[in-house]
Amino acid sequence: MASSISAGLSLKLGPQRRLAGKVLHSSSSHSPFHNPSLVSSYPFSATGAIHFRGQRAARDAPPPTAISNSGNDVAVASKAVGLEKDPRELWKRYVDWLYQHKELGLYLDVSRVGFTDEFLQEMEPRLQKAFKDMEELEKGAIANPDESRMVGHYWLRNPKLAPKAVLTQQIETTLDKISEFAAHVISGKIRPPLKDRFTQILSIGIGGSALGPQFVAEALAPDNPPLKIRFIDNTDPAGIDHQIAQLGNELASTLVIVVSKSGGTPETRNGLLEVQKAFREAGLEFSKQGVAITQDNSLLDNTARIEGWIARFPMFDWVGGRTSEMSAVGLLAAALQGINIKEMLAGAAMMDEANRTKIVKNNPAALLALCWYWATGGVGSKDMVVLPYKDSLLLFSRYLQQLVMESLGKEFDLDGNRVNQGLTVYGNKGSTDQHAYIQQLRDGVHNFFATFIEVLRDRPPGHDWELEPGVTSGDYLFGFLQGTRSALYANDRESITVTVEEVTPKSVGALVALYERAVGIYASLVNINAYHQPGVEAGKKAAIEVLALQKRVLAVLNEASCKDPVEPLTLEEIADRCHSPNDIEMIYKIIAHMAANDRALIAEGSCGSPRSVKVYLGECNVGEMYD
Ligand SMILES: O=P(O)(O)OC[C@H]1O[C@](O)(CO)[C@@H](O)[C@@H]1O
Repeated sequence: MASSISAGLSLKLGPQRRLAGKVLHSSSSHSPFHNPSLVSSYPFSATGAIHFRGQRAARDAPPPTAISNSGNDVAVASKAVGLEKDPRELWKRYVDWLYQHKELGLYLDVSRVGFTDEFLQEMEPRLQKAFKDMEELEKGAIANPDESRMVGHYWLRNPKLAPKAVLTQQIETTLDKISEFAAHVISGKIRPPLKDRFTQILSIGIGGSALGPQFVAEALAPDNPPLKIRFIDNTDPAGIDHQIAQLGNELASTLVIVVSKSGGTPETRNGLLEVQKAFREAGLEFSKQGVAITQDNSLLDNTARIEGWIARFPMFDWVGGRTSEMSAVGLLAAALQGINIKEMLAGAAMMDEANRTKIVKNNPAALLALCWYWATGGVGSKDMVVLPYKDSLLLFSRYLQQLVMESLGKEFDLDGNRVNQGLTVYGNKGSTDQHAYIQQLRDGVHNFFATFIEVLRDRPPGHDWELEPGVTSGDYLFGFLQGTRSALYANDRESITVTVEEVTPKSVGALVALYERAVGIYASLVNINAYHQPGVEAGKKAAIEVLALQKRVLAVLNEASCKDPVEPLTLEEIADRCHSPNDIEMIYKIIAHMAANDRALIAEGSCGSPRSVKVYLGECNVGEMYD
C-alpha cells in the first residue's frame, strides 16, 4: 500500500490540469477571458462553461444568461488550480477538512477534491442562500413551485417540524399504523386466508416507489427475515412471470404491496393486473393479501378501498417519490423484514440536524454540494461515480441515480432560462468494479469524479479470521479502496469518501438524509427546482401515443381481414388507412413486435426488407373495437 501511495504522489499533473493552470483568475487582466481570440485554446469558455479538450465539450454550452445565473464564474476562477500533491500538505488538508458525526459514526473526507479558499469564499454567499432556502422549505414553503407543492420529506423523521399540527399527526399516526401492522403480520395475527402467516412480500412499484425499498432491503434485511421481499418494478412480462414463478406455492402466503404515489403509473398498474391474474389462476383471493400505499383518493386507493384490500397506507402529497424512503413506501417494507425503522428515522433525523448548521465546514450536505459544484463546474460537466466498498450497499448508486438525476436533470432554471442542468450518477461496487471499468477511470477519459463509500466494520464481531498472516478478506477490501483512491488522485481524478462504521438502520437512514439534503442544497446553488420531473412526462406521453397507434393499426387490419377474400396490406397501406403516413416506421415496429408475440397477426415477406411485408390478421373479429 505505502509504495503505491508514494508512487502515485510523485506523478506530475496531467496536461489538462496544466492547461487549466494557465487560467489564473477570471478577473485577472492576463486571463484569456479578456482576449476572445484565446478563448478556444483554453479549457474554459468565455461564458464560463468548462471545455475539456477531446471530451464532452461544455455540456451543450448553456447560454450566457443561464451561466451567469448559475454563477459559473465562480467555478472558472477556482478550477484553475491543480490538485495538491505534497504528502504533508495533503495530510494537513485531510485533517483540516475531515468531517465527523460522532454519534452516527459517519465521516466525510473532501480532501481529494481540489477546491480552493478563493472558491469557498466566492461560494459562501450562495451557500448561505441555499441554507435559507432549505430553512424555508422545512418551514413549509412551496418549494416545488411548478406543482404548487410543499416539500416535506424532512418532517417524516421529525414530525414536530411539520408546519401544521394536522401534518404532524398524520405522520405520527401513519408511523404507528405501520409498526402495528408489521408486528401483526409478523406474529401471524394478520394472516392470509389459507396459511398460518405471511412469508413473502411482493412489492409492486417503480422509480421512487421501488428504489428506496430495494436499496434498504439489500443493505439491511437480516439473512432470515420474517418476510422475504421480491420486487416487480417493470412491465416486462417475462420479469413479472419470473417473480411469480419464484414464489411458487408461497403465493398463498405472499403479501402484495402495491406502491404508487399517483396511483396511476402504467407499469405498476400492469404489475398489479398480472399478479391479480396469477392469484385468480391459483384460486386465491387477492384482496385478502393486498396492501396499497398511495395518495388518498387515487385510482389505486379507490380500487383498494372498493375491493376491500387488507390495508391502505397514505403517501403524502408533499413527499416526492424519490424522497419517500422514510414514508410508508420505505418503512412498511423495512418493518416487515424486521428492520428497525425507528433507528432508520433516528439516523436520518440526526443527519438532518447536522445539516442545519450554517457553517459550511461543519455541514456535510453542504460540503458534498460544494464538491459537486467544484468538480462539475456547476454545470454537470463531470459524472459522479459512486463506489460503495460493501456488497450490501450495492444498490446505493442505483438509488442515488434517481435521487440525483431526476432532481437535478432540468432543462430550465427557476428563472426560466434554458440551462440543461444535471449530474450523471452511476456506479456499482468496489472492488468488483476494479475488474470492470476502473481502468478507464484511472487512465481514460477524464469525465468523472468518484465517491467512495467506506464501511469500517468488515464483519460482525467474532467472525473474522486471517487468511494470510495478519491479513483478512476485509483488509483486502480496505486495501483496494485505499489503493484505488490513491491511484485516481495521482492521475488528477478527484474523489470524496464517505465512511460509516457499520451498515446499520441508523447509518443507512443517515446516508439517505445526507444525499437528500445535498441534492436540495446543490439545486439551490444552480437555481433549479429539484422537486418536479417534467421531462419524464414526455416519454410517458409518447408511449401512450404508440399504444394508441397500435390500436388503430389493429382496427385497420381487422377491417381488411374481415373482407372476403382477406386483403393483406402493405405498411404504406396500413399507414395511409391509419391516417398516419409519417408513422410508418413505428407501424413497422408495432407489427414486428406483435408478429413476434403470437398475436394472431400474419406478416408475409421479409422483416429485413419492410417494403416486402404484407400483413393481415389470422382471424377476423367482427365488431371488435380496439379501444
Ligand atoms: O409512485 P408513482 O406515482 O407510481 O411514480 C413512480 C415514479 O415515477 C416518476 O414519477 C417518474 O415517472 C418518479 O418520480 C416516481 O418515483
